[in-house]
Parts: sequence; structure tokens; C-alpha cells
Amino acid sequence: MDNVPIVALCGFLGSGKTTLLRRWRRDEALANAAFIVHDLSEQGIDASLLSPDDKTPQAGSLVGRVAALHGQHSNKQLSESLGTTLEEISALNPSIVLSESTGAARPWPLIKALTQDSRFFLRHFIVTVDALNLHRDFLDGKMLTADLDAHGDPALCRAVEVLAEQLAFANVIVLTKTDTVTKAVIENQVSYLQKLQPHATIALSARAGLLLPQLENTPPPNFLTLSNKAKQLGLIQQTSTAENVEAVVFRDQRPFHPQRLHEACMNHLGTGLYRTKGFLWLASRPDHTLLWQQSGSQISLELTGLWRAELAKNADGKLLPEEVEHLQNMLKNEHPIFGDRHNEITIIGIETDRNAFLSALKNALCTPQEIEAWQNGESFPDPWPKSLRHSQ
Ligand SMILES: Nc1nc2c(ncn2[C@@H]2O[C@H](COP(=O)(O)OP(=O)(O)OP(=O)(O)O)[C@@H](O)[C@H]2O)c(=O)[nH]1
Repeated sequence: MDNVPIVALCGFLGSGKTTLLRRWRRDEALANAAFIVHDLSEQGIDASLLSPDDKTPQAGSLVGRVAALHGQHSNKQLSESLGTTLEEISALNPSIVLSESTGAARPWPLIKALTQDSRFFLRHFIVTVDALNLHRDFLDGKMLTADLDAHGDPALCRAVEVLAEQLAFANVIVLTKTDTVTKAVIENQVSYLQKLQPHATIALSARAGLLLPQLENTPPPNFLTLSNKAKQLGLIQQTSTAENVEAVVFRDQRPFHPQRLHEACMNHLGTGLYRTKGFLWLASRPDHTLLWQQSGSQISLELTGLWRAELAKNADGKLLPEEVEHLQNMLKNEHPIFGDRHNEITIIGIETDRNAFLSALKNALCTPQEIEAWQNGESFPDPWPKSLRHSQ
């Protein structure tokens, strides 16, 4: 068997790695690919988004062709877990392995862990860069090239360090979300990125418009060069993920008050709140399971489906009686008022900003009186967009 290429997708939190992989997964030529998904959160949302049935594989396990390495597997146990996973993956005989790292990944431990098995080789080390955040927070990239103090903001300084370190190892830089900034901004950003990594290929992607075959002519990274770079930058003895960037999960079954959740987002998104993602429900839209995504100042709510508690009502009469009974059985052990509706949101960032947002989320939950109002069918002011995009 020829050595199997690994395409590593690295890049800061929320910079569009999963979005690219979900698009690439649909490519016929990648039908035989295996996926490795690292996620700092113990929730493993990225792995579930890449799994064919949208189920979250258990942390550390390979389900079908997707290895879910979230939680400890993405940091403390990175090398060990990747060793086991690569062994399992080789039994699948994949033509290629696509590996997504956590956005807080430090590149050198990741590269070493990915290249520990000689049956595989590193074909690309791709670093995604979010054009919108680069524009809003990092002077289009100038902050990465010059020794600027990130406006004296320690959270932004931390982000600059992580991003600059990831970029130092890239053979391909993908500037993502180019649909959110002007052409002039993109040109400016490309010139800064090129200055930073003169030998890297720079590609642009708007809503995952870039396909993997477009990078075919880019040569693979040279391991020795990367190893020398790690030595030169003093990065040999490193933790696998950036220090002080941690994940906590907010869980609660009560509905969010739509207006207060909106205010929490307007007023409590500190610069050190790098990434939040998860599922939630609003008192104003109790049928819908909503996918929440925030990276930097970009926030989105998408529709992923209906809660079982809603489906079991069989409002449109399309379900067979046995299907309704099955749903009702599944709901037996769920909450007596909310059924399976719940909120589960991973919050990644610097401690002070994480804690501030956690308490803002708690305050945005409905009070007992509001829950009673919801049960009585009362309406709630809802500033969120009326029609939401379906998550694909
Ligand atoms: N407008 C726009 N939004 C994008 C694009 N790519 C990704 N997004 C949005 O950015 C958010 C984060 O995208 P992801 O693909 O989940 O980012 P990620 O790098 O995998 O995130 P982590 O794994 O948590 O670090 C989501 O809400 C995406 O819909 C793009 O090209 N344009």
C-alpha cells in the first residue's frame, strides 16, 4: 500500500474548518476519505456535523469513517489518541485522511502526532484565517506581521500568538469568509499573509467555495523544515493546545428568553470569548432545535430540526400511530414540562470572558413566571431573524 496522505486543517477557533470539510465530504473523489475531528469541547459538535447521521460519536472512537477526538483527545492525550486512531483508520484503506484540529491547537505537537505512523504522510498543513475577524480585530493582518500590542488587549494578544504560530507552519493559508469583506480588504489581507509566509499558497474561500483539488499543485510541507522551525521558534516542549484557552459547557433545560439572549450577545461578547457553539431553544420558537454559532463578533442561529416533544404532537397528522407511540416512549424519561428540549452550549475563551458570558446566559433563561407564560401560549418579543437558514 502507498503511504496515505493526510490533509491537516488547522486555523483559529471558528475560522471555517468544519464548513470546508463538510463541503469537501460531498466531493465524489473523497468518498473513500477518513476523517479525524479534534474539538476542545467535550460536546464533539464538529464530529456530529461530519457524521452521516448527525449523531455524536463517543469521544475517542471511530464510527464509520469519522474519528471523534474531542475533549482530552484533542489536548492531553493528543499523540496517544492519534496513534490508536491512525492504526484503526489504516484498516479502512482510505485514499486520504482529512484531519480537523481544534482552533486552539498548537501546530508542532499536532504535526508530530499526525506523522507518528509511517504509513501516512502530511500532504498539506492548511491554516484557515477568518477574513472578518482579521479585519475587525487584527488590522487585516498587520498585527501579525508587526510587533503591535493588539490595542493592549490581552485576549487579542493571546489570539495573535496562537494564530501567528499556526501560520508559521502552513504550506497553504485559506482566507475564509471572503464574502463578508470587500475586495480591497481581501487584497490587503493577502499581502500581509504573504509577507508572513512567503512560501505558502494563499487561497480564498467564500462559503466553502474552495475545493481540495484546487490545491493539487501545491507541494507538501517538508518535515525537516518544519522540525527546524519548531526548534528555531523554541516550540519543541509544548502543550498541544494554547494555555489559558479553555472550554466549558453550559447546560440547562429551561428556554431562553429571546430578547434577553439577544441583549446578552450585544453586551457580553468580550474579545476573549473566542468561540461558542451548541444547541438551544427559545421560548418564542419552542418547536425548533437551533444551532448556535459564534466566532469573534459573528453570530448565527441555524435551524437543525424539531424537538421530539414537538414531533410527538403529530400536528400535521403525517405520523403513523406506532411512530407517535415510539416517540412518546422515547420521551418518557425526559423533563415533564420541556421534554427533550434543552440548551447545551460550549464556551471557549479566556476565563474572565467565559465567566461573564456564562452568567449572562443564566440571566437570559426564562424565570418561573415566564415559563408559566410560555405554557399558557403567551408570546415573547423576539429580535432574532424570522427565517433562519437550515443547517446542511
Ligand atoms: N459568511 C461566512 N460564514 C462562514 C464561512 N465559513 C464558515 N462560516 C461560519 O462561521 C462559523 C464557524 O464556522 P466553522 O466551520 O464551524 O468553524 P471551525 O473553524 O470549524 O470552528 P471550531 O472547530 O470551533 O474552531 C459558522 O457559523 C459558519 O457558518 C464563510 O465562508 N462565509
